Amino acid sequence: MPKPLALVVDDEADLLELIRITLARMGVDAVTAPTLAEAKRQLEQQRIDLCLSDLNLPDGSGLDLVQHIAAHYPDLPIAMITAYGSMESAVAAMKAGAFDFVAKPVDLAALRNLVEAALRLRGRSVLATDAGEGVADTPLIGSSNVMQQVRALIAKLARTQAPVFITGESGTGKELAARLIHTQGLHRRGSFVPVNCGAIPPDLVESELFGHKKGSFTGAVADKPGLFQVAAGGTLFLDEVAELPLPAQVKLLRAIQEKAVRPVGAAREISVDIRLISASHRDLVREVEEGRFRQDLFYRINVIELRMPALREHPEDIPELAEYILGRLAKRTAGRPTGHCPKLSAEAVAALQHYPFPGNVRELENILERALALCEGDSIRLADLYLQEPLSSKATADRHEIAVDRVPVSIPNELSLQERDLEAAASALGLTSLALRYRLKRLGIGLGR
Ligand SMILES: Nc1ncnc2c1ncn2[C@@H]1O[C@H](COP(=O)(O)OP(=O)(O)OP(=O)(O)O)[C@@H](O)[C@H]1O
Repeated sequence: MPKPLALVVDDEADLLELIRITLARMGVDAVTAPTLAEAKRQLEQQRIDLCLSDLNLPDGSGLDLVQHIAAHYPDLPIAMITAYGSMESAVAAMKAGAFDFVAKPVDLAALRNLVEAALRLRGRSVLATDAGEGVADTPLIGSSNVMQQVRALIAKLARTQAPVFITGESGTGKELAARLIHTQGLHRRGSFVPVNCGAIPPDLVESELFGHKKGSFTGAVADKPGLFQVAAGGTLFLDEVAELPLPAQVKLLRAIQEKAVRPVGAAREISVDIRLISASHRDLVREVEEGRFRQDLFYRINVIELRMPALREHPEDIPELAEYILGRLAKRTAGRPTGHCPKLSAEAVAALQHYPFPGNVRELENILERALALCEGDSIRLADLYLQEPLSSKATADRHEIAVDRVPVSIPNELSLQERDLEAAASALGLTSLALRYRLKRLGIGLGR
C-alpha cells in the first residue's frame, strides 16, 4: 500500500523542511507548495490524504484554501498552521471547515497528534460504507425536523476536531450528543471521559483536570494523572463547564491553546491529544457579561455550538421517544417476559404531548419508569403517569430541582421522609427544602405527614 501523502503549504522553507522530516518519520510522504496557486495545482495532480497550510500565503489566505478544499475535496482534512497568538484566525478557519490547527513555533508532538488524527479521519472516510460504523449504544431518537438537524450536525461535527459547545436545558440529551460525536468521530478508539465540573471541589479542580506530582500538596501521596491524560487519544467532555472557578478557567484556556497540560508540581508540560466537548445549561454569554466566565475561554470552547432543543419544542417526538424508553425499561425489568411491554393509552400519549417537561427527556424517562412500576395489565393509563402542573415554568427550569429525579425514590408512597431527613436530603442536593418538597410532590412521593 502506498504511503499516505500530505500537502504542506507554506512559504517558509525552514518550516517546510521541518514538517517534511517529521512526516517522513511517521511514514508519511509530503509534497510542498509555497503559494495558494501551486497548492491548487498539486491537489489536481495527485491524491492527497492530508493538507497542512499556513494562514498567510503570498498570493492569498489559507482560508481560501480551506474553502477551495471544502468545495472540491470535501473528504480531505486540512489543518492550519497559525502564527503564535492568532487564535482568532484559527477559530475562523475551523468555522470554515478546517479540522484543526497547530500554532507556530510548531510543537512536534502536537503536529504528530494532529497528523495521526487526520489520517484516522482519512481511513474512516474509506471505511464509511462499512455496516455498523459509528453506531452508538443509545441512538438519538426523534424524527422531527429539529432532531434531524441535530443528528446531521452531530455527524458533521464528528468529522472535525474543533471544540464543540453543547447548550440546552437539563435532560435534553447534551451528554448523549457528546457521546455520539465521540463514537462517530476520530477519537472513538480512545475513551470518552465525562467530567461534571460543578461536582469537583474548587481547590481540587486543577489537580483533577491536569494531575499532580507526589508531594505537590498535602494529600498528594503519589503521582496522579489528570482527566486530560486519562482522556488522551479520546474525548474529554466538560459538563457544566460554567461552574469552573476562574483560576481553573485560566489553566484550561492554556491547556487548550498549547494542547499540553502541566500537572500540579511538575516541571514540564505534557502534550495531550484530546477532542474537547463542553456543555452547560447556563447562558454562557451572560456568564461572560457578568464576569463569571472568561471571554477568551468562551471563545475557544465555543468554536461550534450545538443546541439541544427542549422537549416541549418537539412534542411530535414524544410518542416515539416514549415507545423507545418503555422498550428499554421493560427489558431491564425482572419478571417481565422479554418482548412484552405495556403500551401507553391514547389518552396518556395526548397528555404527555401537552405536558411542558421542564426536565425534558430525563423527566419523561422518570415518569415512564414510575408508570411502568404502577400500571396493571398491558396499558399505561393517564392516571399512571401522575402528571402534575409545574408550579411555575421559571421554578421548574432550575436544574437542581431536576437533579432530584436522580434520587432513588422513583416509586411513590414507598418512602416517607420525616421533616429532619427532608432538610438533610435537600441540603445534600444543594436545594431548599421547599424545592425538594415540590419535586417530591411532583413525583407523587408522600412526606409522611
Ligand atoms: N433524543 C433522545 N433519544 C433517546 N434518549 C434521549 C434523548 N435525549 C435524551 N435522552 C436520554 O435522556 C437522559 C438525559 O440525557 P442527558 O444526560 O444526555 O442530558 P443532559 O442534557 O446532559 O442533562 P444534564 O444537563 O442534566 O446533565 C439520558 O438517559 C439520555 O439517554
